[in-house]
Amino acid sequence: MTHLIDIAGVRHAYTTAEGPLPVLDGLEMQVPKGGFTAVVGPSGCGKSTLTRLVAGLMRPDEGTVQLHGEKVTGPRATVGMAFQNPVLLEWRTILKNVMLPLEIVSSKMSRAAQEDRARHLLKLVGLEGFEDKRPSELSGGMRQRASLCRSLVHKPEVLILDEPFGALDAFTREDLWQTLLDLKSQEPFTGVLITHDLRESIFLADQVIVMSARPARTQYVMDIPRSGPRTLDDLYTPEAAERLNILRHQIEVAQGRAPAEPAEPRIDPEPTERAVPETLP
Ligand SMILES: Nc1ncnc2c1ncn2[C@@H]1O[C@H](COP(=O)(O)OP(=O)(O)OP(=O)(O)O)[C@@H](O)[C@H]1O
Repeated sequence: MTHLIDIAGVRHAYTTAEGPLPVLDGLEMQVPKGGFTAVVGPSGCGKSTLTRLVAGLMRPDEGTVQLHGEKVTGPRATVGMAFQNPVLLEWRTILKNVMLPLEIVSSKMSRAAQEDRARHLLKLVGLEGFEDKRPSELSGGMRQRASLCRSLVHKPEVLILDEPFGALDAFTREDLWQTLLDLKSQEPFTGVLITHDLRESIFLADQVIVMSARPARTQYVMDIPRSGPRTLDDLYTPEAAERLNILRHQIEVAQGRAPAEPAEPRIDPEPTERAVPETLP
């Protein structure tokens, strides 16, 4: 099977004043077209470095990073990125911020078509009516919605999301998970999500990759088959608890805090009812 993103045997070290700093040491990752892969791992293991390699912002010392079977040698317009802190330009309206990539990438669309496209995306994420506002007039969650529109406006094939929801409160974050899945069903893309939130990883992704500590290799891969649209209730099933338990264990292994044996199931297969005292003390 040909994968849209294919990372094989990647090794990379940064050059620092103290000498080479090995960051990646045997990274493997395959994402099929339309797939959504989440990458988790200990802090500083090289997750953002991985995104820079996929985006073509740097090349690995060894191994290959391929898109559609072609070696990535530089940045491509077909790759979009969204980050934790959306940098929206205050002197532009929300609509004009979303249209920005179309102005940068030599777009064949007419100005009117560009505007229609931006308005369509803003409507999809619930920002209809906010097109003429300035970024500072929006909440953090709304700014992140606008930023998602901006990263998708030029219809990239691959969307890289580097902790996009990390700075948001829990409720806003869960809202945005749903928004992102809705967007993906309307605007198909192949996604790579960097996150520290294991619940987020199993809710959004169909594959979760756990990276080991730096210098990182691919330590563990979990497939999460999709059967129909996901809802937040899916996170409260015994199956989800088991998945989270396994991933948590893998992170502990990566951090050197647990041996590499399989995680003991921590969920009770037949939950006992909690005794409720008949009379309160
Ligand atoms: N340009 C650079 N030059 C030198 N060292 C770097 C550079 N970029 C990152 N590093 C180092 O490489 C390691 C991996 O960094 P990276 O940002 O890829 O990790 P991360 O897993 O995304 O981190 P976090 O989880 O904390 O966001 C870190 O030790 C970091 O200090």
